[in-house]
Amino acid sequence: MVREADVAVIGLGPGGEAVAGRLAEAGLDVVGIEAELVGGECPYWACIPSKMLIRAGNLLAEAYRIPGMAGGADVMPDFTVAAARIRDEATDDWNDQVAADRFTGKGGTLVRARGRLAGEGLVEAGGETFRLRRGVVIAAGSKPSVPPVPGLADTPYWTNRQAVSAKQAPASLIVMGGGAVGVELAQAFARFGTRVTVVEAQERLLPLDEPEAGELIAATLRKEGVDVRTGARAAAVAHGADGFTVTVEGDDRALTAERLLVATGRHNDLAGLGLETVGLDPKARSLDTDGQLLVRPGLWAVGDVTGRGAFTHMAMYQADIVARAVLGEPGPEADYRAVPRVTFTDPEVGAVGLTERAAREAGLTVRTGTGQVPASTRGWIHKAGNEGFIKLVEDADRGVLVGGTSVGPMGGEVLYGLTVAVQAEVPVERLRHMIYAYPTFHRGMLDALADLAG
Ligand SMILES: Cc1cc2nc3c(=O)[nH]c(=O)nc-3n(C[C@H](O)[C@H](O)[C@H](O)COP(=O)(O)OP(=O)(O)OC[C@H]3O[C@@H](n4cnc5c(N)ncnc54)[C@H](O)[C@@H]3O)c2cc1C
Ligand SMILES: NC(=O)c1ccc[n+]([C@@H]2O[C@H](COP(=O)([O-])OP(=O)(O)OC[C@H]3O[C@@H](n4cnc5c(N)ncnc54)[C@H](O)[C@@H]3O)[C@@H](O)[C@H]2O)c1
Repeated sequence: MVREADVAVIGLGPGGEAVAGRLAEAGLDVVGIEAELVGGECPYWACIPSKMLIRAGNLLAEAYRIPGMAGGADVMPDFTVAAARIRDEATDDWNDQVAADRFTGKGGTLVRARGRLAGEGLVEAGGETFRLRRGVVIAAGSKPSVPPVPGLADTPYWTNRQAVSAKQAPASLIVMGGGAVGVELAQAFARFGTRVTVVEAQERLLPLDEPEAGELIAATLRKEGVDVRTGARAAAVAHGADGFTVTVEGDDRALTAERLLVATGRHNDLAGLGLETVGLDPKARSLDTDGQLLVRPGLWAVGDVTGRGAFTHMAMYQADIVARAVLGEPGPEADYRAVPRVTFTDPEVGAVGLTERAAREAGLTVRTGTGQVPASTRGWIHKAGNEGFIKLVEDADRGVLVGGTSVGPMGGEVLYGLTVAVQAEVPVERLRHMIYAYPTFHRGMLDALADLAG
């Protein structure tokens, strides 16, 4: 039996759920296919629970900043309270009924199964075959990459999933990987009293960001008692009754901890999606898409599978474009010049567009300017926890910003102005002659603009 529908969406994470819901609301016959939980990684194991842990850790950190500024505070960290909030408020104990009802309430058909392409305009899922009149959207997301470190595969290591569903904070934790997942969770656990060691293979934490950002986050983590090892590639892992032992290349001293979190990146798992049935390579790293997110006629992709930045906001941005494309509505094509990203450490690391290094490698005539948060009025008032900076990257030939980084207590919010400037190519001369409210963190822009130099 072949069932007809307008559109099938494979994977209902933030990207797939947004496309499927919007098309169903528009009156199309939409089949949403989800193998795990409707909503995907972000609400159950990634963005939302991790940010709940971070919010809890930040509250503790703020309480410790009270002495010398507002009196005193007795702080009694209790990880179980934050864990209960994740279970009860964020994930409904990892139950997606509300999200499933939201989709079916819009008229969509939910198939709880693994879906795969089965030829031109055909999808198989749950023992059924669907023939799609308008097309198929692949929104299958990504999975943690586990490096081939000897001994690791056979151990009960954590990925982000076990970390955010832990009921208790471990006494000690080794975090392998100092990217966004690693530094966010390292700081959150450390603030609940876990003895944390971060092992990062590159010379700096957050190696994709400006070096100043990685250096500042390393210094901050160290101040909070985290053992940060950079230039330290994990070489071997063992697990026994006493927990984990990790050795890093070029260092004989073994690191030990109760738990090991593997945070060494994510990859798309395209094998199993039946891509070969429509002439595509199932071994590809990501799905190549055009400005309308079209992979080939009648096949769209959104989210992590497109390899354009593994962020929920990217998945949702792309979902909007695909929905418009399927519905034949006009609108702009995908534009990735000003992709914002925020790592929610304290201080937050916000970044948009090109780093200084990427701009130089692109052959641009680069000028950079930096303003330090503690030297700004708001930073000085803020005092404890005021570390940060705003760094601008200008294409000096065109007189516009092509990138910016904003690190600070509200670095992710300050980033908004930088994102608008990069996206809209606001001339630097105009940015210099605007009014910035006093005394805000974003007023630090004036210091960074004054510092712009070749
Ligand atoms: C710890 C952590 C914290 C993060 N924090 C942030 C953050 O603060 N901000 C941010 O923007 N991003 C964050 N991210 C990234 C964000 O979670 C992802 O970019 C986002 O979830 C991607 O959405 P997606 O729709 O592409 O895929 P996913 O959320 O991965 O969803 C894909 C869905 O497809 C399903 N699926 C896969 N294959 C099939 C199949 N064959 N058939 C049926 N179903 C299938 C999966 O079960 C899954 O539910 C974080 C990631 C991690 C790991
Ligand atoms: N706030 C956010 O928006 C947010 C938060 C978390 C994750 N994410 C998304 O999830 C994706 C995955 O995050 P991630 O932190 O896992 O990946 P990542 O690629 O950002 O960082 C992984 C780090 O692990 C290091 N590494 C790799 N192998 C290693 C080894 N053997 N030993 C030591 N270090 C090793 C790498 O050098 C790298 O710095 C990110 O790309 C990001 O887009 C976003």
